[in-house]
Amino acid sequence: MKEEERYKDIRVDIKNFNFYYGDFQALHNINMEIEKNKVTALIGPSGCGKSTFLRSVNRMNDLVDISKYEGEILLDNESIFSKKYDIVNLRKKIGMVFQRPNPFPKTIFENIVYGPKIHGEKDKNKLMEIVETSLKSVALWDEVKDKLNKSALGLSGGQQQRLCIARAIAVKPEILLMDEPTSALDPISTSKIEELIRELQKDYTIIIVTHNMQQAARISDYTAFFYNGVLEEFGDTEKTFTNPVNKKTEDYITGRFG
Ligand SMILES: Nc1ncnc2c1ncn2[C@@H]1O[C@H](COP(=O)(O)OP(=O)(O)OP(=O)(O)O)[C@@H](O)[C@H]1O
Repeated sequence: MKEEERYKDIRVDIKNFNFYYGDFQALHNINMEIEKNKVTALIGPSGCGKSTFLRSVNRMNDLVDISKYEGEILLDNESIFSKKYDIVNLRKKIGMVFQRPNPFPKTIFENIVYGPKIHGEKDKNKLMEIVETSLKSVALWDEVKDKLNKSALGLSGGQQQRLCIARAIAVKPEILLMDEPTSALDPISTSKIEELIRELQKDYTIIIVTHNMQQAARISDYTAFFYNGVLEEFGDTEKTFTNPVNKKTEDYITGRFG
């Protein structure tokens, strides 16, 4: 592939990125390129910096006032820390789904239209269309179409998580960040979300933190192995799982630690 073509496929480019909580350095000189319409899995033992990395990409870490960073994260060749991306704008482009389903204590309908309304959508028909498309994208429409005005809290955990994914994609982001999105779910709901991730990758670029090695192997194209805040290995998932370059990666994926 020509250099120019290859360049076009990179949505997020992380360059020499360091991150600190006060004096503690949580990420050490991370360099990573996140490719468009691919699923990139972040793996590694507890406390190795996966969430810190994920939360850096949409500047969630700005909320921690002792935090500081060095280096660069580029979204479409523009720094996410630049004025072009104020936080509201950036989060519109980079949606996030959390470990525990966290729907708002509002109706299913209101959960989905919340973001679009913030971004100025007022037209009732348009909002209804967004609700239908978003819920269809997460295969939840048939299950909830007759109770859009019921509380989202009445849904099962798996349905709530699909609703949260629908809420995230309702504003048409480009990137979806997922922080262990299935860790609170039963196996059936988990496999539905995994299927969904594979579907969504046609339209979105996905970065997912997971503790589940089988899940990383099943759903991701690329895998990044973090250890003590260092990106020890990053590459093709199949290769990482069958023929890792780094001894620490091998020990981790074969369950020798973590
Ligand atoms: N708000 C914070 N203030 C200070 N230190 C923090 C904060 N958040 C995380 N850390 C520290 O940064 C390091 C990386 O944490 P992080 O949550 O990114 O790891 P992780 O790999 O996502 O862990 P887990 O798999 O357990 O969720 C840990 O040592 C953690 O204690």
